[in-house]
Amino acid sequence: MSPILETRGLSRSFHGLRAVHDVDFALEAGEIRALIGPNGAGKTTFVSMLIGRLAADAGQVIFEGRDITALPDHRRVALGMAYTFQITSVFSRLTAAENVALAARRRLGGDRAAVAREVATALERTGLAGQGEVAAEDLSYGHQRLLEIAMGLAQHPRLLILDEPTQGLAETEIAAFKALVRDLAGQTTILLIEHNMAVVMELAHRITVLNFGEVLAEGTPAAIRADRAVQEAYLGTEAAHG
Ligand SMILES: Nc1ncnc2c1ncn2[C@@H]1O[C@H](COP(=O)(O)OP(=O)(O)OP(=O)(O)O)[C@@H](O)[C@H]1O
Repeated sequence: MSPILETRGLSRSFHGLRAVHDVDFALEAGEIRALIGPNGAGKTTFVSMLIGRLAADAGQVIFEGRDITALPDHRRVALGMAYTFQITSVFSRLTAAENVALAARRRLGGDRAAVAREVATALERTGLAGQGEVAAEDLSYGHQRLLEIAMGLAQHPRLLILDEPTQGLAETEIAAFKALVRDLAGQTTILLIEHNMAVVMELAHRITVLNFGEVLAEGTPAAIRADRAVQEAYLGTEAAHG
């Protein structure tokens, strides 16, 4: 099976600091992959190059066999990459349903019935069915983050990139998020950038560990947990105790 997303030799420096260096990465369709690493490891820089928010100094990004390295972010979204929580901007005065409808219209255009169906489905899947008429700014923080996922889902992405999705969520909301990701698995490929190790270990099929801008290790949660180099990289950090 060919990967849905691949990087070859992807690199980016800032004033001589190698934030991401020569990263080869491959994501299989349908998998849930976690990208982890200590603070400053290069996760944000790497993902920013995947989604086209940041230009690479060297290397390639390949999505479904196509070299997208030079494409702007909106073209990548149109190809089927959805990145929460930065591409999908929530309009705080609009209701949850109106926000999801905006995202759905990007894919469905003016077909009102199809947009309404899509809105209902996305709100239902994210557990927000009862909040559709609530202004986004009046939703709890956790529900606002779920709304961003609902907006991502409404675009029917083939690759959903979730950046720190559980940050700031309450335990019950994290449980709901885990159920949602499990429900999505198999239908869409998920790349999860996450600091919460319990969430990573529970959800990911495979984990890629970045450290000092390079891939330190890659493997199943059990293999990563047992990996000496990973343990050392995390030693003394919060994640080591997660
Ligand atoms: N725009 C920038 N200008 C200068 N240095 C940067 C910039 N963006 C990132 N860096 C540096 O690149 C390195 C990697 O940062 P990055 O934010 O990608 O790491 P990260 O793994 O996402 O960290 P965190 O978990 O703290 O979000 C860090 O040393 C950071 O200071």
